[in-house]
Formats: sequence, structure tokens, C-alpha cells
Amino acid sequence: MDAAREGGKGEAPWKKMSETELEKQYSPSRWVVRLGAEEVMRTYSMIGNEATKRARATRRSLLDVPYGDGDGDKLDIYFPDAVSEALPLLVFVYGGYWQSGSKDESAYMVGPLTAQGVAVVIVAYDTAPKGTLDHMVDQVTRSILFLQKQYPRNEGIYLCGHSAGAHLAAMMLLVNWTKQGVVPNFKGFFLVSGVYDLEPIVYTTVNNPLHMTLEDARRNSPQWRLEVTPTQPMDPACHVLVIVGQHDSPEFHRQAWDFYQTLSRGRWEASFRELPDVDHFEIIWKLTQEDYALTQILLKTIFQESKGP
Ligand SMILES: N[C@@H](CC(=O)c1ccccc1NC=O)C(=O)O
Repeated sequence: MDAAREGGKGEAPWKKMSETELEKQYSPSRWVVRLGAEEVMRTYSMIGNEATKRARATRRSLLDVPYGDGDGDKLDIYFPDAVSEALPLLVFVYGGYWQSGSKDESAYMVGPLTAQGVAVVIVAYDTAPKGTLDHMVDQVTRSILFLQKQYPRNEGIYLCGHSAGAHLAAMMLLVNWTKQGVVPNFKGFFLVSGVYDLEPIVYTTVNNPLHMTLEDARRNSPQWRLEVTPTQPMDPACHVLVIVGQHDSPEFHRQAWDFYQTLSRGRWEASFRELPDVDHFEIIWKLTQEDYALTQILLKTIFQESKGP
């Protein structure tokens, strides 16, 4: 393994980039191959919107369930036909660079997953400028504690996050749950096209509404934190799957690979997958389709764990 890929030890490649190049590397819409940058954002939001409308029209659901006292502490739950509290839960954290996104247009995977007996939870959090990174991490932590308390008989919590949501999901690998008083029944993590080292973000316009200092960025970087303080799963069967799209930018590829390496060097059972022929947005919106590779990966992982191979 070469030093640059070891994450942190060699000189990080982004440090040698011009401001323009760094900005481009962290602008996912500029790497999309099929649509223009604006068209892709419209399509992304439209598909999310329609999937959510469909989910609400066709599935038994609990909407705007408060997981805390804050206005933004809300989640939506979509149930499969079988009425049971012993269900696997797929918990989704949407992306949007911690400044956009909403649970009301992020229910992509509800159709294909509820059809197979999985309950799907979409977690809302306060994006910037209302929320800080620390607040968002705290919100996702509290949403998980709430779900474990509400559904103590669940057949596994599978946490899936996209982009900035993959970052928030990855931060859950660092929470001391014993100290929180409740240990969630985590069986899997699906980290899709995420950012795990926030330091380069500080030098891009993404940081304008976030106002992260270097210290904030490091405190909220699972890449840094896991290298310094390795953690381990409560359940040794818990897998972490780090996934990136073929058409994600080189920096997104590097971030995913470095984080996978750090997980593997620690005590986590991790794997790395590059999904062919998808960009940063298709990678998640295609979860509306049952025959999509990532939908099948989610289902296979969930049913291997709860029903045996
Ligand atoms: N302005 C960004 C938008 C973006 O990054 C994004 C949009 C929706 C969902 C996730 C995203 N990226 C990371 O959270 C872009 O250039 O693509």
C-alpha cells in the first residue's frame, strides 16, 4: 500500500490542488455524465419527491414522529405489510452537503424494501444555517437511540447514508453507546458516496453556510477520529460497506478508499464497492428500482443476517 492511500500519513493529494480544482472535486454535479449540473439536481429532487409521495400513498406509515424535543427532531417510518415489531429497520440519512435535503423527498428505497419485509426510516436533521455539524451528529445519534428504545425487538438496524448523510452515518461508528445507556442493534452500515475527512471541505464554498473551523472539521471527521481512537462493533457480525459510484469524482473515490482502509485496519468488518455506471446522484435515486445492484446488496445483507445464509 502506498503512503498517499494510507490516509493521513502521506501528503493528502488535495493539499496540492488549486482552489478551482478542489472546488470541482467537491462539486458532485460537475462529474455527472448523462445530464447537465442543473438538470441533475432537478431530476434528483423530482425522483425523491415522487418516490416519497408514492411511499406515503401506498404504505402504512408514521410521519413526523418526534425523536426529541427540537422542532427538527423528526423521522418518518414506512412499514411492510406484515404487522410485527420484530422487523429489520433500514434507517436512511439523506445528503445535501449538510445544507440541503429533506426527509420529504428522500424515501427512494421504500418501495423495494418494504415489499420484502423491511421497515424503512427516513431521519430528518437541521441542515445549516440552522444546525451545526455537531448538532446534526447529535440529532442522528438521538434518532437511533429513539428507534432502539421504540423497537427493542427489531431484527437489526441497518444504517444507510448518502453523501453528507454517509458522513453522519459514519459518525455513529464513534458513539460510545454504552455511555448513552442504550446499545442499538446495529447489523450493518451502508456508506454511499460519502465524505469522511472534512478538512478539504473547509477550503471550498461548501463551507460558506457551515462555518466550520479546522477544529470543527477534525472533531467531525470519522477518518481522523477512527485513526486516533479505534472503535469496534458491539455485534461482530456488523458489516460496514463503503460504496462509491464509478462517476463520483477522484476525491470522493479517495475518501471512500481511505476510510475503508482505516476501518479494515481497525476492528470493523469492512468491504469496499465501486458501483459501475452510476454518478453521485443515480447511485441513490436508483434505489427506487428493485433490480438495481445496490437495492440487491441491501436486501442480501439484511436477509443474510436475519435469516441465515
Ligand atoms: N451543490 C452540490 C449538491 C450536492 O453536493 C448534493 C446534492 C444532493 C445530495 C447530496 C449532495 N452532496 C453531498 O451531500 C453539487 O454540486 O452537486
